[in-house]
Amino acid sequence: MTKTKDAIYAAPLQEMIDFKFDERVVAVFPDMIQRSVPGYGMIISNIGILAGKYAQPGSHCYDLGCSLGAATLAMRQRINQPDCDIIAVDNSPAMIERGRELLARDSGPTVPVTMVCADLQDVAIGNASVVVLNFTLQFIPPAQRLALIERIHAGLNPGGILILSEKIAFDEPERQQFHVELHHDFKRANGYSDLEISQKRSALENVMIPETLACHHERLKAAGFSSSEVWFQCFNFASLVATK
Ligand SMILES: C[S@@+](CC[C@H](N)C(=O)[O-])C[C@H]1O[C@@H](n2cnc3c(N)ncnc32)[C@H](O)[C@@H]1O
Ligand SMILES: O=C(O)C(=O)C[C@]1(C(=O)O)C=C[C@@H](O)C=C1
Repeated sequence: MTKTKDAIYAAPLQEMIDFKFDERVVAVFPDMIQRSVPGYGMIISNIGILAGKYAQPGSHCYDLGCSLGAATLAMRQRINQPDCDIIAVDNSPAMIERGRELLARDSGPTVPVTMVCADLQDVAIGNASVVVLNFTLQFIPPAQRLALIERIHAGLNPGGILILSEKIAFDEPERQQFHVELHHDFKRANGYSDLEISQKRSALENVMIPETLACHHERLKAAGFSSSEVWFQCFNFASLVATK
């Protein structure tokens, strides 16, 4: 698939509008996320590996905030337990429309996938073995995060896992600066200009709220998870696996 290049923040904007997963973003999303999130491709393929290991026969796997379904397609390649299905949820109609087209083109594996356009807060979670929040929790208002993680924990079967990937923050200003500067260098190395980096940063400011790793570990524990482990980190992007 040829990727359309993300130039959404390339020209100076008169007025800064909050970042939205609308048609413009959908059109460039594979390029945007790959050039913005260090290790994105590796995270996606390893979500497949984790799902292959932890999917239980006759259970549901959930991809919450699935965008175009990259994690769903990776899980679909790797799950080889009988009677599993994947429920992929996103509240952006444009994402789901394009995601369904990409899913229809995916040949080979037969794990059934249902792509649902809904707020993930309204989706029941039950008989789950693998739940994925791949860069989604950061867009949920912080006050609602514990209740969501508790609901995911309640919907998981014993031995089930939550894979949680997030942009992270650091309490110590020097560490915060170190990681942010390296992330911006990563974006520059991938062709983004200083203007693009700063305009996107402003657009995300009110809608994407990163937290510290300590905060994620504490919340997972408070929600009842027996363990949480960072399995990936590059600069200020990390992925955890929490086990019920
Ligand atoms: C950074 S993207 C996720 C990337 C995707 N998981 C992947 O691996 O390619 C965040 C996604 O979460 C979705 N989202 C944000 N809040 C949501 C909510 N309350 N319910 C459902 N989807 C939501 C957005 O529409 C967007 O597609
Ligand atoms: O922090 C940034 O600069 C980002 O671009 C991050 C991020 C994310 O983590 O979801 C934000 C929005 C886009 O979906 C792609 C990447």
